Amino acid sequence: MPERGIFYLCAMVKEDVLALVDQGLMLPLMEEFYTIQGEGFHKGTAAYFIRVGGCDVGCHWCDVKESWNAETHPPTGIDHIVTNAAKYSDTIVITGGEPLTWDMGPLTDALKAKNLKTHIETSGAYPLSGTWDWICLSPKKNKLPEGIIYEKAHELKMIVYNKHDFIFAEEQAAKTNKDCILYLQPEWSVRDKVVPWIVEYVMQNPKWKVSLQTHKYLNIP
Ligand SMILES: C[S@@+](CC[C@H](N)C(=O)[O-])C[C@H]1O[C@@H](n2cnc3c(N)ncnc32)[C@H](O)[C@@H]1O
Ligand SMILES: Nc1nc2[nH]cc(C(=O)O)c2c(=O)[nH]1
Ligand code: SF4
Ligand SMILES: [Mg+2]
Repeated sequence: MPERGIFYLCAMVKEDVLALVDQGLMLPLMEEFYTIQGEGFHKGTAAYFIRVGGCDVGCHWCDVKESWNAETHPPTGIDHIVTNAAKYSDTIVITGGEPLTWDMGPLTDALKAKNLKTHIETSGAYPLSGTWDWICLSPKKNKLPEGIIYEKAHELKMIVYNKHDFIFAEEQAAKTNKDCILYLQPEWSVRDKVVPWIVEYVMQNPKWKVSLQTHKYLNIP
């Protein structure tokens, strides 16, 4: 029966796609855009962003909750992602969602093969995979980072939503390497309240720097 044949074909294709996602050869792609890095050390620098779907960390203030369900984002071959990204910039920021949900090895190998710089925005909730020129670690209380990412992170970007977040920020900073650059970034919805706290804290504790989501002030992606 032809219907039966099509059913088996679809089932096989879906399994194959899941296997490729499992190997990091395909990734659920939510969006990609050329913009200015708005946050942290590289703020103000043009970069191509690749937003990979899938995150189960569950930050209640997350500004990209549409990314969470990986099934709503089409599995996309990494060759396609890389060929496109290379047209725009020599610096590629991989974000999400939580990119370390997936094996970042194949994607970053393919980006490096084209001499592109690889940057990641991650909560560190899952083991570090991939080869990175820049790691921005932004730990979350719900699902703490584990392992070598504290040694590898170039910047630590702690989000401040309430006063306890300063204590959490210090706990996380104590786990990082000595060269890691430390940032406090206001949670966007409460920025008017927390910015004065952050300013005062940074003046009292100058090992920290302020990071703002400057792209939101510039009205760019
Ligand atoms: C959307 S997350 C994706 C990458 C990864 N899941 C993570 O949390 O690092 C990108 C960056 O935005 C920050 N972020 C998310 N929602 C925010 C908000 N409402 N205000 C300020 N920063 C936020 C995160 O802490 C992270 O540094
Ligand atoms: N311009 C711009 N800069 C960013 N830096 C980190 C972002 C992210 O969502 O990971 C982001 C973003 O979404 N847009
Ligand atoms: S870890 Fe990142 S993507 Fe996931 S909920 Fe938190 S801020 Fe959003
Ligand atoms: Mg963002």
